[in-house]
Amino acid sequence: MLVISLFVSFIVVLPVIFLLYIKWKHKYWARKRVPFVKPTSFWGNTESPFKQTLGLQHIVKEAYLELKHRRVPHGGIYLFTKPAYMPIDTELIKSIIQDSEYFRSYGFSHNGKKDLPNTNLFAMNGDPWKNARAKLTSIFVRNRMKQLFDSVLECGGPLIHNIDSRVKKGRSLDVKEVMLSYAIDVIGSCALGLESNSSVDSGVKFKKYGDQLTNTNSSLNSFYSFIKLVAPSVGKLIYTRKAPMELEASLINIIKKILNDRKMKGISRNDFIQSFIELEQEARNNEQQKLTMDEVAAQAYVFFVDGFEAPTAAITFLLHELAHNIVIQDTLREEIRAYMKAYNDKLTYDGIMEMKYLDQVINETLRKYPPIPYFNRVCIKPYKVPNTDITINEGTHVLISSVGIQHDPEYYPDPEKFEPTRFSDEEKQTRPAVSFLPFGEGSGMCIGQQFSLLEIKTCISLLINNYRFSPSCSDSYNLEFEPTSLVLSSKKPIQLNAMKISEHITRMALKLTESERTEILVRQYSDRQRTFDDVRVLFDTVYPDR
Ligand code: HEM
Repeated sequence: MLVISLFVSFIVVLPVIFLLYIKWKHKYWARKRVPFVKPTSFWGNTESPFKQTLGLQHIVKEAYLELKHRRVPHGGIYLFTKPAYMPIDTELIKSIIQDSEYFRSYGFSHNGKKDLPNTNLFAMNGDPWKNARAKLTSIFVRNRMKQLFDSVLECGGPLIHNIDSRVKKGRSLDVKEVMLSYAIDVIGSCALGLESNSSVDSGVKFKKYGDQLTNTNSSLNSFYSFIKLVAPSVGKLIYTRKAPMELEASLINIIKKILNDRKMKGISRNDFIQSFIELEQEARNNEQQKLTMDEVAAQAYVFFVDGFEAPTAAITFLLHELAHNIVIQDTLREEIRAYMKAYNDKLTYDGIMEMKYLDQVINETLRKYPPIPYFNRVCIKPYKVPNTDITINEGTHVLISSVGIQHDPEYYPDPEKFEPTRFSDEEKQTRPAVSFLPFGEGSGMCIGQQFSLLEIKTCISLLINNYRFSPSCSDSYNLEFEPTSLVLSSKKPIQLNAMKISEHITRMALKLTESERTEILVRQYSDRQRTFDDVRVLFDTVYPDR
């Protein structure tokens, strides 16, 4: 009897103690007298990892906007029971980003013994991270972007072919799907030195690796990432992979094979693998600690697996906006064509780098839809918040809400409006530098920034020069985002219509009579079911001087 009553009281008391403990944990910021966003449930400010409807990007955005609205310089939120600090004041954001003495990049905890591919920048901490970062940064400097331009441009061939074949069949484009193929080709070509659209390793299509990788971005992985974020010590025990074991092993083997082949045959190519080889040789000559084959393979692997999702997201959202903003699309096309004309009717590296409006359109896309909506730092020694008597403790997690800052009406009035001129030289000067952080900032800043910009600029110039994009009937302007995806992604596929612009038709149309133009229009219209926007696009093509 006694045992039963002890057991019953244990069953009743234990959950109560647990709930009281959670409540106490959720008072952390109140005890520190730091303003905070009220936890909404047992899970703190986050949602249950078993049932996510909004996603962390939404929570981090709303937390920033709420704290900003309350005019406080900083605040706290709870990732389950883990307190996270969020700077709001731009000076404070700047010091946290710059003060590497107090804050360092937050590497996801990883299972050091088992996770070979996780021994990469995202996963490393401390000195190993610093060393690897210095080596890898030099790769991006070495591979001057100009040298990579031809490889990136080459990948445009299969992209145009892919879109053309869909357009011919009268199908709208699932933009993310199409852009993913392109981005996988680009990173495969530039990171691993594979020819675009190529077959490698016993006839297995390389692109399939990428397709499989995106399909493995499962909710289980998202659950694991949640655990690694809220409880790093438990996270260390979890072995997460971006890819199934066989796929990971195949990729690592391919990378090692490429490295060996190159070294043995003395092949040289303009890509990251080449830089890895040079770096290794240089280290050997200087008797420094060289990168091991496993380290090289791990870094090349991470460039590949992490190097295509964010650029795909950026290009997809950009095309979505251009399809809904025809005037912006036309202005951009004019600029692209003007620069092509100035460079012998060619798309050149210098040309795309000089295009100012293109730059503005890309920045506005990265502002409205930051592919990585927030980034992290961790406090490594007690930090007294300037002008307050508050100290951030060692180990505290710091969240920089790029998505919140980039939707702050103080810096970007009417933030949901897509307005590229916000990024004109004059407008930029009216805002603090940290009001735009799509690639992060400071010592942990994105290593692939220049490469991504090259890729996005080349792709958009090619596409806008060749097609007019308009929304399909199923595409709505306001997007909802996938809650479990770490990279910003639309919940519903973005479906656009693309119409090939033939310079030839346009030129011809100028010489046609009114009735001949109308005849072309009617003929093309009756081809297949078209939406009103399709007709408008067609009309603009046939009547360019309208
Ligand atoms: C539009 C495309 C991209 C966006 C918006 C983006 C954004 C970011 C952000 C916000 C961070 C965290 C920065 C910080 O903590 O301050 C980051 C880190 C990183 N990114 Fe990117 N990224 C993009 C493309 C790429 C590509 C193509 C690569 C590789 C080829 C890459 C490799 C990395 C690496 C290795 C890190 C970790 C750096 C470190 O911890 O030292 N990124 N990225």
